[in-house]
Amino acid sequence: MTGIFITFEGPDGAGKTTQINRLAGEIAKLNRKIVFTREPGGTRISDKIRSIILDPEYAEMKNQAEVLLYAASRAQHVHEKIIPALNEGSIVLCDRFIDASVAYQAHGLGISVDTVLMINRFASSGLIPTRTYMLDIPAQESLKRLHKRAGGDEDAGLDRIELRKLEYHRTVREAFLGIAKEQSDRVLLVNANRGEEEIAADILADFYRLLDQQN
Ligand SMILES: Nc1ncnc2c1ncn2[C@@H]1O[C@H](COP(=O)(O)OP(=O)(O)O)[C@@H](O)[C@H]1O
Ligand SMILES: Cc1cn([C@H]2C[C@H](O)[C@@H](COP(=O)(O)OP(=O)(O)O)O2)c(=O)[nH]c1=O
Repeated sequence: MTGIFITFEGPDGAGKTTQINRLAGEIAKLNRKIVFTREPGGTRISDKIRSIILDPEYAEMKNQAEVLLYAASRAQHVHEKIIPALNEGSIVLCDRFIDASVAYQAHGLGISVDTVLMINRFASSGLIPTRTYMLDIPAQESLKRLHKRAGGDEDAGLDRIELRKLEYHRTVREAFLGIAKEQSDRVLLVNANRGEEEIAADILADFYRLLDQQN
């Protein structure tokens, strides 16, 4: 594989989409092929699964089903889209990957991390990102951003996961911090409770270092 696989992680509303768009804009100047994608989703089948997972209508969804649906969406995405793109030399920017399942499903729902990792290693054939930008922000701040994005209405437009209680989102944030600490070779922890420009500057500086190492 000659491409570079970059993932963005962090709580809902941390600013991942905003920062991916900015980095994509910079990469566009480099004359490199770029693929821009997200989880859950990214392929026809994965998007169908996404619509089931995130629909607040399915409040009865069992934890085991939730883990497996995220992994099923990922399996299709990795094999249909990400691996072929990396094989063609593309830089793949992906909004969320396995770290999200470890944080939201294992830590968030109280499922063993080993079980979630085992299922996801199978789903992704062991694919590991080259670099992960972990956008860190207190749960209360990120949820405020989401409410603002939704137009100020308390729960309007929030998905099944975003609607979970503040305590759940605090656990998820702590889990992300733990992943960043344990896997500091792969994961760059970025303080996302700052202006867009400052965050983007940190990511871009690291990205250019990464490119230098690859060349
Ligand atoms: N650094 C920032 N400071 C304040 N608001 C931000 C910042 N980055 C993004 N936002 C706003 O917060 C909301 C969530 O950002 P978004 O990029 O969609 O986050 P995510 O993809 O992580 O859910 C959007 O309305 C966005 O414009
Ligand atoms: C990829 C993934 C996402 N999620 C959750 C995080 C989000 O709440 C939701 C959808 O992710 P996302 O599309 O990132 O939502 P947004 O851009 O609105 O922040 O799915 C998991 O719980 N596990 C996973 O493995």
